[in-house]
Amino acid sequence: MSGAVSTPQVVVHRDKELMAEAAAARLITKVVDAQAARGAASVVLTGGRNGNGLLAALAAAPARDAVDWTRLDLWWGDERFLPAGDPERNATQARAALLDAVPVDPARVHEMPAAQAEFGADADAAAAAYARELAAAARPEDHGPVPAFDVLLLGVGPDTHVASLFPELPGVRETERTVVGVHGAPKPPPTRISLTLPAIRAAREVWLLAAGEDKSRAAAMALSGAGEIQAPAAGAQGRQRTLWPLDRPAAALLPPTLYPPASP
Ligand SMILES: O=C(O)[C@H](O)[C@@H](O)[C@H](O)[C@H](O)COP(=O)(O)O
Repeated sequence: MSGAVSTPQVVVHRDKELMAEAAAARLITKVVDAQAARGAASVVLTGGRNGNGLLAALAAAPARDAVDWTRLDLWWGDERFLPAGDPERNATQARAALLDAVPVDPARVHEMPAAQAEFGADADAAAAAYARELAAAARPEDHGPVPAFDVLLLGVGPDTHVASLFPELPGVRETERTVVGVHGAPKPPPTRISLTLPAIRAAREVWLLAAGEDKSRAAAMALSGAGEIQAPAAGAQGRQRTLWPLDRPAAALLPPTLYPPASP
């Protein structure tokens, strides 16, 4: 898969709470507009503190129910390959942060397969099954093996990883498959399932959430032209928009003239 990608846009917020609230409000608007235009919307969720922070802010947002939750397809960008219901699974945390509080259609909540279930301990087989599920959901107008996600959310690791694509490891080098099993991940747990960069780049919009001083080097590296193998976040770009909602500490190493703070 290939296609146009968009130049990253950075928005700097005073702190991580305001970043999460602003990103949640932005997501509500994006989903409402997509549902008005196309009758449905699709969003890819991510794990981690910033991803779950956005979901929690969304759950508390006054305009939350402007979204028609019954017409929203939810996918995951990655998952820790653990048994269903494990508290460390991204899906478990997303349900606790938001999904249990809104009337989503269970048939439209597409969790990545769990370990010790249909695929046993075989993360590669589980990844291939998720790729098939994505392909089955892709429509002709999506022109590819995954749906044209409206918004694909990502957290950013201090090492610039996104989803479960880590610098120099095989997953970030994948150019054909849309979903891969990940083994020996530096961030525990070691076995994961992840969308690949080609699948991420099929999204209309990719939002990379990063808050905290420990993300400042990763943001500066990814936004200053580093290669995607060394800095996977640099390869996470949307077809129409690539957005980096940051808080001030995470933006500390970016040239202030290019990225003035959005909020005082
Ligand atoms: O499974 C995971 O751990 C996430 O999908 C991972 O990609 C996360 O988004 C980043 O590691 C950032 O995590 P924080 O937001 O907690 O720093």
